Amino acid sequence: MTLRLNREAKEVYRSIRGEIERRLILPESSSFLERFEPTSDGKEILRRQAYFKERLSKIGLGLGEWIGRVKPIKFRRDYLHDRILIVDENEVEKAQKLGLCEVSTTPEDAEGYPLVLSTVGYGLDVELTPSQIAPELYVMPLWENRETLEALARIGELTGEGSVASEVLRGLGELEGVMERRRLLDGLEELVAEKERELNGAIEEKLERFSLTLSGRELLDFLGELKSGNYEAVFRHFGEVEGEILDLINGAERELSERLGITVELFSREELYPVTVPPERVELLRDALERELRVELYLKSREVLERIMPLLPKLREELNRVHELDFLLAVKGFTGGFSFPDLWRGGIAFLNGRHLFIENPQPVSYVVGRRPAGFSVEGSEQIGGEGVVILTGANSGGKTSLLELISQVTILAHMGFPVPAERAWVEPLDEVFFFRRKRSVYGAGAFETALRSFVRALRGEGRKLILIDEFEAITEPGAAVRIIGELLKIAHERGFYVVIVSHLGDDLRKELPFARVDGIEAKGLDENLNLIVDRQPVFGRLGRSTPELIVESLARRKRGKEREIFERVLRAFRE
Ligand SMILES: Nc1ncnc2c1ncn2[C@@H]1O[C@H](COP(=O)(O)OP(=O)(O)OP(=O)(O)O)[C@@H](O)[C@H]1O
Repeated sequence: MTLRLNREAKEVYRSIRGEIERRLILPESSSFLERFEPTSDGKEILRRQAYFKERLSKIGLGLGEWIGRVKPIKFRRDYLHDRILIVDENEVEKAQKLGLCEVSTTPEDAEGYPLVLSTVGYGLDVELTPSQIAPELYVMPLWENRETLEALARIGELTGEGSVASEVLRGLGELEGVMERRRLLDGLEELVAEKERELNGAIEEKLERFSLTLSGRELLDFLGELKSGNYEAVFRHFGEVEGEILDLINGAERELSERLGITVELFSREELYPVTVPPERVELLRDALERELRVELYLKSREVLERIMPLLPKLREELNRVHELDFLLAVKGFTGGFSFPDLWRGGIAFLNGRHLFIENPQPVSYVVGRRPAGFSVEGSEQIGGEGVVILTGANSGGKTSLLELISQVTILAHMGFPVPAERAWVEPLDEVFFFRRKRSVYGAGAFETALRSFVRALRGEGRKLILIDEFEAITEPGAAVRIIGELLKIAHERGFYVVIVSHLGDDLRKELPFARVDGIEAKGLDENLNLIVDRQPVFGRLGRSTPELIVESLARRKRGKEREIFERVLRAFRE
């Protein structure tokens, strides 16, 4: 049972949704709003209120920081070209249906694949499940979203609801080693070039020191050895240096081997200085390493997945719940200072309501229908339970804004949300109509359209709230009184709630003894010659229009000839 809204009431609903959507950190969370469409089912409204009361109290504002770090984790089915699956004839169809990699029954086809998986003993043993054939498809998205998992873990702590994310993270820790080696593989060229530079530096230093030692006593010894034809000693000396350089090269390769986890032979021994690395050796190393890492990543992923697979449904649930938390956080931010309305039968009433879209609004209290027991403000004894109210008063006094406020309170209440008022009483309705004043359309066409929608609102049964902004603006005042008067009688007979803004309050009052006439009044001009308006309507009293004040304001603001004219008009008021 959704609450029916006409076009302009729907507009109000949309702007409310917009306010909440604007506060969402994750755009996907907006799907939660769908669950809070205005409903005319009182029980459902109370259920939603109970939900918000329970959940909003637990939402700490510190959650936002962590919610913002949660990214959706997308597990994608992919076709992996690095592996082949060797199966038995009767499994081919099932294996192919998985669509994860090449499938064959002949082991010879495995030639060239880094990864050979098999159900019949030709490679790494697997069962025909995605988690065994392509565990990386599960594990890699998790690995890449570790930040999300960390955020989930924090959110679990903050809400006291716990999280499986920390356990998933611990499982993923097993991948650390192979992932580090993959990073090295990505920067292999630079890594090798750097080693090469380092090595040449060390060799250079050694050669320098060698030439220095030669310049001393040894040089004389050397010459002596040469003179006596003892060449062996000379070569031994040089050989020593060569040996030391080879040690350096071996050392460098050993270190690389350790870091990469694969035996590395890169540097040529033919020319010892400067040492160089033939590019084809880097390529060979890259290929070998790549193949090895594929296998290792596969095996590790499988092992990790075995451990964390049972946690994934819960993780998914938590990810969804983050959207709920995001939604609740947005609602909490939006509804700070609001209160949950009481549901009752008697109309719409609120104390100190604050317009959602006016900055720093003057709070306004209002009643359409019966006055609830808890509703007591100055002059509220004038309220006699009228379902039809005519709102009159000063130009720019806030009449349209009050209609908007009534619609905001009513729609929020039907969404099950708290409303922007100190207290509120709302009767669950079937339909809300809002007819805004049409400023730009004139003539018979506009009048006909307006009349038709007004009549449509009156047609049919149900509990209705009808808000109308200045219907008479599009017809002649005399005709308007007759038309509006008759239509409001119908509304009254059917028990609809109506607030209608009109400048014809005096005439309508005579026509409609059952209706209340309220007035918003200006109190004067401030020092900047702006109208001072009390936005709070006076109950049961016609609000005087304030053209006189407008004229005075203009007379004081203008200069010269214009001023003279305004002053003359002003005098006419006073005579
Ligand atoms: N409760 C309020 N607190 C502060 N400002 C308000 C309040 N209500 C209305 N206003 C401001 O007063 C101005 C006029 O409001 P609004 O258009 O509702 O008046 P109106 O009586 O419908 O005017 P009109 O006579 O043109 O139909 C707007 O700028 C609005 O923001």
